[in-house]
Amino acid sequence: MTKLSVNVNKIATLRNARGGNVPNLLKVAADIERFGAHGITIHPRPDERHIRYQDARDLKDIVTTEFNIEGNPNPKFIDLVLKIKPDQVTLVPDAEDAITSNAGWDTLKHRSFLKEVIAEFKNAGIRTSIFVDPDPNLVAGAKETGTDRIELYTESYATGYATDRERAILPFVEAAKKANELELGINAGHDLSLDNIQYFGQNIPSLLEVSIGHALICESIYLGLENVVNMYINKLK
Ligand SMILES: CC(=O)[C@@H](O)[C@H](O)COP(=O)(O)O
Ligand SMILES: NCC(=O)COP(=O)(O)O
Repeated sequence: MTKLSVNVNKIATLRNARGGNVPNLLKVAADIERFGAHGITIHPRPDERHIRYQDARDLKDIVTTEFNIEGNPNPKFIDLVLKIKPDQVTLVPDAEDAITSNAGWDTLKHRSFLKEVIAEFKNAGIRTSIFVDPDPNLVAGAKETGTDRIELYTESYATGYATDRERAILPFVEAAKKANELELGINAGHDLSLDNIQYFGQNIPSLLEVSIGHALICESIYLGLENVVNMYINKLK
């Protein structure tokens, strides 16, 4: 079975909007685990616009399932991850000013850098994953870095799903084939949702884990909205 790791960045976004501690990120993460998720993912960004570095440290004591920290391995991020020692670190080449992650690694161009960083994390006993576009050459490049897994960047699949899902999945099937051949574990994430997740899983049977945040939190708001509106109306009777 594919594991579901819930990305809680959006909970931190909501909390930070008011400057207080509502919603309580640590409680939400613990509840998500209690509801059955197999892991918690965070992606602390350098400007700490959602997850703060302190959140990452605090979550280490709360998360009892799999803790996955994503980010661009700059010195501050490497230091944080080595101190926390999560179960998994996912390396993402995101620019500081990017609204969200928008590309995978060029694993050929950055091979020696990635090799060095991967070795550092693996020596510390942390499983590693590299965020890549669904391209067999880049998957082969990832293998050369010594990483345990890749995370397939699924934005193009999510976008293409609505118009032509057979076409949208094709590069992912090819990339997964290459990863299987090379005995690289496969994770996936970005813009996966209740609409598109099942078809993805059916076509990538060796998928070990998905990390989902944005859609899952939006869907939770929608699916809870009717209930909460009625709870307020009842309180006002
Ligand atoms: C690595 C990745 O795919 C991202 O989806 C990410 O973790 C989400 O980051 P934001 O919540 O900052 O958009
Ligand atoms: N690695 C992807 C992730 O953690 C969540 O991405 P998204 O569901 O917020 O797009």
